[in-house]
Amino acid sequence: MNVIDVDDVSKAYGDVQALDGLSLSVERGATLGVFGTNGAGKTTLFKLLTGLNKPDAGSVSVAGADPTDGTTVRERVRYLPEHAGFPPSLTGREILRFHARMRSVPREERSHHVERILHTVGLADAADRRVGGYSNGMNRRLGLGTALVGEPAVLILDEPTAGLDPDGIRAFHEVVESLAAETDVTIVFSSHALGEIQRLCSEAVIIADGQVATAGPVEELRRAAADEVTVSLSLGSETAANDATAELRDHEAVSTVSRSGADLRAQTAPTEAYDLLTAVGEAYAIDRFEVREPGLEAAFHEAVGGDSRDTDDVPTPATANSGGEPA
Ligand SMILES: Nc1ncnc2c1ncn2[C@@H]1O[C@H](COP(=O)(O)OP(=O)(O)OP(=O)(O)O)[C@@H](O)[C@H]1O
Repeated sequence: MNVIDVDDVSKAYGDVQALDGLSLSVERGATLGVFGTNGAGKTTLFKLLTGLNKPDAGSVSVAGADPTDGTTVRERVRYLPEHAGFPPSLTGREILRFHARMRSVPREERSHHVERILHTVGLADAADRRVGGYSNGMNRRLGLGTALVGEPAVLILDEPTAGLDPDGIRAFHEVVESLAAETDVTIVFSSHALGEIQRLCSEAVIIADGQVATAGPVEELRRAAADEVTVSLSLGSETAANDATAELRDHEAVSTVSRSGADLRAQTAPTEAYDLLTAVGEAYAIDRFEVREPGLEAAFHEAVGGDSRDTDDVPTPATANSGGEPA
């Protein structure tokens, strides 16, 4: 059953067409990753899903109704904006209790409800500390905790890990993973990190220019783009890398190649990767190499027509299936 249906939605701000005929549906319990370049329209989409804005055209249905229709739907849909602030002198528990009261959680259930959320977001040990002393990551998890009060049907998280350090990101990921595994809440999660979407999400949508460039189960998107692997090589010098790049550009098994200093990357069929390494190794000294499976990065380039042949600015995929020093 779909919990979110967005049908041919458009939204403009003056001359800027932020969304341009975007359609999307999300099944109940899914974790949807929303990826897009800056200005692609993600926040605009989130505002429509949470009823903060109305589309100029098209329709939006969340949890069975138009999100701008009254508070009942909005109660079931929670939005965690990129920055949420809390009064620094209150404790995490006090803030969650306040939200539980505002959300009409029955008095006799409040303590238990708050306790459960504190555990879910990993703040049980810090529950009675003032939030003024919380780290950035703890604050973000408290924000997620407030969004969980009253057991919403849909959670909308706008770049929830932006600006967090690696420990903060890991702790946040663990919370999202446990929510996805243990509850039937539907999570919509935007991120600029494809690796993060790949790790956490069952579904992904790539938005470009206010439209869906591609969408589907993460595994399917990966498989669809999986006809190639990326061979990364570090050669002894920039000159060697330059020469090798020129040769690889003419190699019929290589579809794209890019270079940055003494490092180069080539895209090729999985069956060709090691022959290619051998060929380069016969002509040049290889310091390091790695063969990476395609991730969402490949799906992204395919969807938005990115060509990495002449650029050095390619995001790094999350998975690597082999690598090391050549023998
Ligand atoms: N209130 C506004 N007034 C005018 N233009 C706006 C407004 N809000 C967004 N836009 C424009 O609409 C387009 C889509 O913006 P939106 O914030 O939805 O993108 P985004 O994908 O969330 O971007 P980012 O990743 O940078 O946050 C952009 O061109 C943006 O400049």
